[in-house]
Amino acid sequence: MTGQPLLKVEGVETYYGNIRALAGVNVEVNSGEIVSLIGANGAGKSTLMMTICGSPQARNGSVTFDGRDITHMPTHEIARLRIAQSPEGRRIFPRMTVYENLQMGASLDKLKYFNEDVEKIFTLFPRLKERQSQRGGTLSGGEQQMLSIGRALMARPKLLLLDEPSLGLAPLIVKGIFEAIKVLNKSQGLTVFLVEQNAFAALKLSDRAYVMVNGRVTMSGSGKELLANPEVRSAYLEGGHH
Ligand SMILES: Nc1ncnc2c1ncn2[C@@H]1O[C@H](COP(=O)(O)OP(=O)(O)OP(=O)(O)O)[C@@H](O)[C@H]1O
Repeated sequence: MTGQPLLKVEGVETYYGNIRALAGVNVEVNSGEIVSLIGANGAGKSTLMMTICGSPQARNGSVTFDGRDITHMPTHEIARLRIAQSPEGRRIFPRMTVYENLQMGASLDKLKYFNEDVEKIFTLFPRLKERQSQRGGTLSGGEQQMLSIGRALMARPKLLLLDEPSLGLAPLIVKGIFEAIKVLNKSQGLTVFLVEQNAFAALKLSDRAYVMVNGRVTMSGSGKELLANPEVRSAYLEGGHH
């Protein structure tokens, strides 16, 4: 598969009933990259992430992962290809402990790596180790985000999808989480596709990025290029917290 992107989204249109949320989206993520998708509220970012995971499915266009057409594959089969997601709102299990939440993320065929993988996550996020017996619902927002990412990592993903990891978190916490993502990418070569409203943090972290407006990609470039782009600056960066 050399030369092929790990993830290729081509001409994707996704509908909610009669409402077209994605109007022909093209996005590529190469192996080893951190790529982000930025855009305002309601632009369609979460819909793209969910379409990649197979629910809702694209009505037109295609999604290819690792050379396979996954456009019409059921969600559990897509997950088995090792696409893992930390969804919007984190969706941890609030009544389960941190440790149990991590157990839920481990896929059955990876159980022999369980202890090793949990230790890696505890090294990445020491706060989770300290709180491993605490219920998920009692964690702070930042810790819940760490847990959501940790749970996704338990599946040993080839592609990690992150939907708004910075949502509602203080800048310092966001910085810590984004640094952890960078460490994963650098040390393990983990490929990351990130959806963010916090354009500044996302662009700084990313190798490449796409800008989405009303269900379409309107701009793309390296993180650096987009950070310097006047249109991006006035629409997404000015008045932001940086
Ligand atoms: N379940 C749904 N039913 C109907 N319309 C929906 C549904 N989910 C999203 N939409 C609509 O699809 C469009 C794209 O929404 P989406 O959540 O993908 O945007 P977003 O860029 O992720 O925004 P946000 O950052 O607010 O989550 C919006 O117009 C939204 O109202």
